[in-house]
This record gives sequence, C-alpha cells and structure tokens, in this order.
Amino acid sequence: MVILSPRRRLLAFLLLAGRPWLAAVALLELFLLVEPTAVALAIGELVGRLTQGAVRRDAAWSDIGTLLALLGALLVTGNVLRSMSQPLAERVGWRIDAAVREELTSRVLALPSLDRVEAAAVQDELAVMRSPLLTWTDEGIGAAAVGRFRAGLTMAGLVTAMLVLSSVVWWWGPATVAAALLLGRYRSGMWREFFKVVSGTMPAAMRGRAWAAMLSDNRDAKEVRVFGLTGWLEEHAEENIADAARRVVDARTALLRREMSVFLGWAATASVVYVAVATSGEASVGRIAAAVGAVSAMFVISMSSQGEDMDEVAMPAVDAVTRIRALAPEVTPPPAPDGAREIVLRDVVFEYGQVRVLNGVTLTLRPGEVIAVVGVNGAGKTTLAKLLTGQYRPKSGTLVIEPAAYAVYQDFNRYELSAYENIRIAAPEATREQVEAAAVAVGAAALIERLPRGWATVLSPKYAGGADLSGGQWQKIALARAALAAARGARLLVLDEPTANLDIEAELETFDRIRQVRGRAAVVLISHRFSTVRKADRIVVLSGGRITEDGTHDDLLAADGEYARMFRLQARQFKESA
Ligand SMILES: Nc1ncnc2c1ncn2[C@@H]1O[C@H](COP(=O)(O)OP(=O)(O)OP(=O)(O)O)[C@@H](O)[C@H]1O
Repeated sequence: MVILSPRRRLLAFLLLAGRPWLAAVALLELFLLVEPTAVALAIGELVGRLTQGAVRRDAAWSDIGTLLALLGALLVTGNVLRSMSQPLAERVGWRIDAAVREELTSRVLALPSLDRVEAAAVQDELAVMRSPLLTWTDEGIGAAAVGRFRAGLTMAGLVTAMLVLSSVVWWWGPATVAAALLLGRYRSGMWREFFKVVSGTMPAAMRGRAWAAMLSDNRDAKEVRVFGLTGWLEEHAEENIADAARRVVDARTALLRREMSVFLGWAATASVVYVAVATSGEASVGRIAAAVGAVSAMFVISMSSQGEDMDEVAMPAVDAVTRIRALAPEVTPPPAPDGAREIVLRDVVFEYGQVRVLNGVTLTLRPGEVIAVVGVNGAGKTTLAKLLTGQYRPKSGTLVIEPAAYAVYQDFNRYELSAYENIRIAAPEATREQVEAAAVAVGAAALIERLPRGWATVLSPKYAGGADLSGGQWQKIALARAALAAARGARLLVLDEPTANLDIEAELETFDRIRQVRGRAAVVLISHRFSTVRKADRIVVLSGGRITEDGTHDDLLAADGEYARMFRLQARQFKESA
C-alpha cells in the first residue's frame, strides 16, 4: 500500500470535484495571480511612453490609447474574476465534501452487519467527520483541499512578479521573493497556532453547549424544572462557554498583533526595493514604475493565501476518512436469496465483540404465521429481531432471511415529518390510498384526521402548526408503517414491543388488526405482555442464547416450563391488582 504524505492525501481529494471544475479554478486563479504583475507592466509601459512624449513631441498617441484600453480591460476583468474566485472555490469545496459524504455513507451502509457500524471505532471516525475540524469554523475537507490547491498556484504569481523585478536589476526579484516566502511562512505558522488554540477550546465549548441545551431541550427540560436545576445548569454553561470564548479572544488579539508585524516586514522589504530603484539610476522610468508595481503585486499575492493554515485544521477529518476507508472497504452486498418462502435459522450464533448472546438458535418461520418470542430482559430478543431483518450477520450458523422484511422497534423512529410522510417512509413508492388504508388498518387514521392540519401536520411541536403525539399515538403511527410494508409485499414483519405504550384494550385491538393486515407476511412479535403473546400461533422462549420452548400457548402451559411460570406470575399480578 502506498502511504501518501498528509499534504498529498489532502490534494487527492481534489479529484472528487471533477476535472472541469478544477481546470476552472486553476485558470481563474492563474489569471488573478498574473494580473497584478501585468497591470504593473502596463503601467510601466504607459509611464515610459508618456515621459517619452513629454521629451519628444512625436509620441505615438495611438499606442498610448491602446495601452490605456489594455490596462482598463485588465483592471475590469481582474475585478470581475476576483469576485468570482471565492464563490467558485466554495462551490468546488462543497462538491468535494458532498462526494466524501456520499462515499462514506455508501461504504458504511454496505457494511454487511450493523454491529460493525455500531462498533466504537467506526462511530468515533464518523463523529470526527461530522465535525470535520473539531473547531468552531465550519470549513471541511473540500475547503482545505481547494485552499491548498490555490496556495500551490501562488508560486506562479510570485515567479511572474520576480521576472519583472529581475529585468531591472537581476537580484531584486529573488531577494523580494525570498522575503515574501519567509513572511508567508511566518504568517502560516501564526494562523496554525491560532487554529490550535481554537481546537483546544472545543471540549469546553461542547460541554458549555451541552449544559445549555439541557435548559431548553424538550426532553430534559421537564426534569430540570422538577428538580430546580436551572441556576446550576446556567452556571456550568456560562463557565464553560466564557472560558472557551476568552481563550479564543486572547488568541485573536495575539494574531492581530502578529499580522501587524507581517505588514511591517513587508513595508521594510518594499522600502528597500524602492530605495534601490530610486538610487539605481540605470533603468528607464517605465521599468522603474513596473518594478514598483511588481513589489505591490507580490504583497497582494503572498497575503491572499491561507491554504497551509487550512491543512492543519482539516487533517483530523482527512485521517478519519482514511481510517473509515480501511474499516469499511467497498463491498458488493451478497445477492438476496431468491424466492425464499420460509425463514430459517439453524444453529445461529451471534456475539457483540466477545460477548455471546445467541448460542445456537434454530427456528423456522412460515408465511402468514404469527410467532411470539418471549424471554427475560437481556435474553437476546432484540438481537434476534435484528438478525431476522438482516441488520446483523450471524457469527456462525445458517440464516435464510427474507429480503423484504420490516421491523417496528420499541424505540421506533419519530420523524419530524408530516403524519403522511411518517407512514409512507415504510414504502416510499406507495400510493396515497395505500398509506391511508394502512393507517385505517391499525386504527391511526382517526387520530391523524383530528390533527390541526390532518395528514399534512408535522409531528413535532417545533414547527408552526405542528403537533406532538402521545406515546401510544406514536406507536400507532409506527404500526401503520408495518401495515403499509405488509401491503406492499414485505414477507416478514418484526414487531419488537409494538404495544408497550398502549392500554390493554388498544393492545388487543392492535394485535387483531396486525393479524388482519399481515397477508403472506410472517409476523414475529416480541413482547412481555402475555395477554397478547398467548394469541400468537406459536410461542418460542429464548433462554441462555437458545430456543428452549416452542409451541402454542396451551402446549407450553401443559409443558409447565419457563413460559408457564412467567405466564402464571403475570396472570397472578394482574388478578391481584384488578
Ligand atoms: N449494540 C450492543 N452492543 C453490545 N452489547 C449489546 C448491544 N445490544 C445489546 N447488547 C447486549 O446483548 C444482550 C441481549 O440484548 P437484547 O437487547 O437483544 O435483549 P432483549 O431480550 O431484547 O432485552 P429486553 O427484554 O430488555 O428488551 C444484553 O446483554 C445486552 O446488554
């Protein structure tokens, strides 16, 4: 494997922008870098002609007119293109960032098993990516790569100006370029230091923001008020944010002071050249004017570049991308098993890291069958659900899964979208009638129609005209998704505690409705509520990483095993509290 230097690794991202875009940046920047020197030359030429004219009455005024027109064209074009330079660079930077995001998303999505996505290493890298610089600036890899590219081109500008200076006295050019490079290096160093300080304040700033968020976050605000934590939280937030802000302000003041010393350095360099020009006595007035112009051009060019500073701040993100590329190599997902009718697990073993959760599960699900999975907390029911829906891959054993599987989890998603989109998300290609029918099937339609804007209501109080739902109402929306998936041909529905927020009546009604809408889909129901579980066609008990009991409610009661014990315990409690 070829190991590229950090700078090369950053430059490699440029290719993601596409060659025409890079060519546009290169042409524009080169023009802008050469333009100040060209203006200096044109002015020199003009001054030369005008002084000739003053001496000799026969000066060619048409030449002067042409020069003036050229100078005007250069200045106008320069200004127009200069205003386009930054937007173009940003556009190219965004293209690079978008390509990086797309690549990483597809790599992570293509990981064969969700536990690899959940792995701490991948999550850490993704976190670095999401906040690319770990600073308060929002520049990403794209901006840094384009910055470095533009900085690389500045040499072309410096060399052009150097040639003009050297045409008067040979050593003026190299001497001034050397001063420009030294001052540029010093300036990069001080910006790097500034960014380092800003990065260093990140933890304090994030802590401050986290404390402040607790004050306003919907979820936390309830407890904050109940426990009277407002003052305490405010104090912590303020302390951390003020500390971070103070360090940034101090660093910025130091930066300004150093910028002043760079300007003074340039003033000294320019003065030396000007004195040398004034006392040389060997050049024409025109060449002297061009030389003076060339010095200013060098100043403009060397001050406009900040590419190297950006390298530093984008490096954590560049390294994160490199590591994600290694952790999540591009893979082609295996073809889905074709035409599978039954879903079969044979001796399936699954581990989280070193911890074995399933230790040889064997189970067959038939189309249209409703199977309840029961077991104590932590028995591995949700893990089994994730294997069935293809999110995890078994460590060993055989798993023939349905390609079209749909799962509703206890911690189902609450999208900040309209009620309609919240259901349609299960099958984006579904028609309006199918979405509405799914809501009707699980008893969610009436509640949606009562919302302020009906189906168009955004299910979040953060939006004007939006609405929040109760836990049970949200659950009905999640179940409507499952019903829609079944109507659109899903062959397996996995319902992990789908009725935890529903009252007993709503729970039984929902269960009956799921039965009605399931069609050919096998339904796996994970539940701790035996009132629902007992109505399943088959019940399996997961214990010690295996299926220990398998049968109907009556079979398992007759067998008098763990199921019977758990059922009687819950039934007794229910009777006692009734
Ligand atoms: N992402 C994860 N990484 C590491 N361990 C995990 C992960 N998810 C679950 N576990 C562990 O695996 C075991 C089984 O968890 P699982 O959620 O499958 O159990 P469950 O039967 O669904 O539990 P519950 O009834 O409480 O919902 C538990 O010990 C849990 O701590």
